[in-house]
Amino acid sequence: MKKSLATKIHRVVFVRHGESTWNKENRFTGWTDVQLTPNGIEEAKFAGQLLKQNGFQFDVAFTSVLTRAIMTYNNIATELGCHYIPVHKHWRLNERHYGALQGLNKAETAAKHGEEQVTLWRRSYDIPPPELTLEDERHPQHDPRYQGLPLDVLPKTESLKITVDRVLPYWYDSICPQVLQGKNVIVVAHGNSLRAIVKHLSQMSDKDIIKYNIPTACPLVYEFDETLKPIKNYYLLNEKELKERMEAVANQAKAKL
Ligand SMILES: O=C(O)[C@@H](CO)OP(=O)(O)O
Repeated sequence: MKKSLATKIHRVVFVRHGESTWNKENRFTGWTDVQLTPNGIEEAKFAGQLLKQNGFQFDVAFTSVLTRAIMTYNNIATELGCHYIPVHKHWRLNERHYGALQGLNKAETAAKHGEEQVTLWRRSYDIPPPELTLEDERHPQHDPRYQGLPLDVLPKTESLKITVDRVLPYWYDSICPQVLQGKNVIVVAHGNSLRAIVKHLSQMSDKDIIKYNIPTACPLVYEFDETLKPIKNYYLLNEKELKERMEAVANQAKAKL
């Protein structure tokens, strides 16, 4: 039989949640379950409109178990009219756990410990921020949504490397099979859990990932061949705006004295 020249292209859309209350207050957030701001809700709606204008439709959605990602997806789904599709929520898509930094203001932390140290905590590949103790109320064992998980998978802190290690099993075991079945997939997650996936998919070096920032609520489209090899990726946003929004994320931890 003659092999068709037309290869099937799979697309997955990744979206970081819209602006959260702690993004606005410039605080390290991690697994803290904060809400979207009114601006964040508008950003999410706009992401949905962009997807609609560009002809995207979805068969299945994946989010973390954190409210800001779920609410971002809900607003996108409203714009697309796709609330009927299945939504899978999983802790493995959660934001990178920021350990004892969770709750602290990024600029104040930079003023106290130096920008260099904070950049290491925020963006180095394998240096985790200081750990939480088990007794600390910010430890995930005190949150009912993680009650079904053994203590040894619950993070006290995470580097991006540790985040890659916990996100990828979910990517391969739960998301990839849906993509390979030809489903149109949207994943709504977080700045660093998406950096983890992007680093892996785009084979970015440990050095290059340091400078890579993902802006809130900008749909990022990955195209794959039929073997799920990434072919190309692009944001549904013009270059200038994208650059400005990526730089704004990078600059969040400049010390303001
Ligand atoms: O605080 C966080 O959890 C993340 C995302 O908002 O911040 P950063 O960009 O500093 O890694």
